[in-house]
Amino acid sequence: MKDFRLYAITGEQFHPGRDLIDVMEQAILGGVDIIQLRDKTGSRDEVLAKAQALRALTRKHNVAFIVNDYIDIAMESDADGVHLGQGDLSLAEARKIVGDKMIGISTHAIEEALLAEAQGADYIGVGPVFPTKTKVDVVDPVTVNYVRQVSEQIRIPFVAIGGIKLHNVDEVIAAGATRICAVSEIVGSSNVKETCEAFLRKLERGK
Ligand SMILES: Cc1ncc(COP(=O)(O)OP(=O)(O)O)c(N)n1
Ligand SMILES: Cc1nc(C(=O)O)sc1CCOP(=O)(O)O
Ligand SMILES: [Mg+2]
Repeated sequence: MKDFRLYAITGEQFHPGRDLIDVMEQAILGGVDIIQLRDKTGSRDEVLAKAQALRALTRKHNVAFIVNDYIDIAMESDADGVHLGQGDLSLAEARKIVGDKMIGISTHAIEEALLAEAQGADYIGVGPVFPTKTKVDVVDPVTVNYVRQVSEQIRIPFVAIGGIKLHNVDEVIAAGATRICAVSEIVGSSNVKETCEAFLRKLERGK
């Protein structure tokens, strides 16, 4: 698996009037090295069409591409992997379908993180670190304490997510995160490329 530092997830509600592919290309030009398609409202055909367009974009720029929720669309679009939540298909079942493609698992407590690692997840999501309105069915914030716990106990790559903004990312990095994921702060920015560059400068400084 190619490593990553800055992970952007789509969120079209945050950029009305701006094209999905243009926004995500700005993120890539700003240094994002992994993109996830997260579409909770479109029909399957609509999500597939977006996945195919994002696959073409990410391939052009040699950036990893992940599909949230839809393992079948991840396969059909030849994504690099799928991201699954705690209530989704089990890791063992998912592995049978995706083979050596990446599987990312959301975790909200150290027991979930240890289990995902033991079951062969390629990376885990660690969140929500801060309150977020982007995810409707979100659990209470896990705080930077959970980020610290994961950084001390987990060996596979982990990415911090949830309410992460330029103004609070330093706290997340100080707790041990070396990979950051954001939706609204990146795709809702009036200058997506500059916002990504600013995140990366902070990640560099935190090394
Ligand atoms: C990188 C990353 N981490 C966590 C999530 C959340 O996934 P999930 O728990 O399946 O919730 P939804 O995104 O489907 O609402 C994620 N998508 N990406
Ligand atoms: C999609 C998602 N998953 C989370 C988790 O904790 O698993 S938090 C989240 C939303 C992140 O959006 P924003 O950067 O706009 O807060
Ligand atoms: Mg999901």
